[in-house]
Amino acid sequence: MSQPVLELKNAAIYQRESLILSEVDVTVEKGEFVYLIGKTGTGKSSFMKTLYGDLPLTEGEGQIVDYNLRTLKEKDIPYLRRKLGVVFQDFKLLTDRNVKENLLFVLKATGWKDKKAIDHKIDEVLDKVGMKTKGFKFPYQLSGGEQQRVAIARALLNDPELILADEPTGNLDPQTSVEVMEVLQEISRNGNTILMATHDYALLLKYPSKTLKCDGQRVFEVVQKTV
Ligand SMILES: Nc1ncnc2c1ncn2[C@@H]1O[C@H](COP(=O)(O)OP(=O)(O)OP(=O)(O)O)[C@@H](O)[C@H]1O
Repeated sequence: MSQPVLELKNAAIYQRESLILSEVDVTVEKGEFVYLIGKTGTGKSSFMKTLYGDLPLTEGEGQIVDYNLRTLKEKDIPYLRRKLGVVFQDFKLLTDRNVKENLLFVLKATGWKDKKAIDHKIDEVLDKVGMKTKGFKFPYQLSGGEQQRVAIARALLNDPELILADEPTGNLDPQTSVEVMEVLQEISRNGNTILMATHDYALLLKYPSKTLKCDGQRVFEVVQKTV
């Protein structure tokens, strides 16, 4: 039987004492591309934050890439995040260093030492997002779409078992959003598992896939119309 990379059972998502989502039952299997949609303020970001350990799971069950979210300790969080690739709306690149140095920073922080392996890995992930020739650029020299590609490359560095992308196209124009989405689709075709929060319905129509919706403090799977 396949082991899901993410499984929540009867989980509740809180922001401090405020209940945001309840009775959440969600399963993501290896290799799936899953959207998380919902109007602004319905809890998409809170849901994602719970998955990468930024908010505690205090009710229900939650299993993500071999970690139990209910028993997750502060010291486990960096290790959980190594198994996840997290991509944010605002890219979160370090502005004082170039693209390669941004990637190097993450590799060093996660224990990589071998110079040859490091160079090879950086080339590999930049190639995957079509940014191999731009390693020496600083973030401010890149367009929003290019910065997001670098952020995706960064998420790929430690071969994540699950990529969590929270509104990755939220700061991009429609054309650039499609370009970034093409990169995510390609990564998905190569076998990566991706959970992407978005409110961009145009992307959903263009790239249909399993879709979860946050609404009325619940999360449920929606069936996309085929016409
Ligand atoms: N740090 C916080 N402390 C308390 N409440 C918060 C915090 N962050 C968000 N909330 C509340 O949690 C609810 C869900 O917000 P969340 O950001 O998860 O929604 P969202 O669907 O991601 O919205 P958006 O699309 O605008 O990012 C909102 O009512 C919001 O006001």
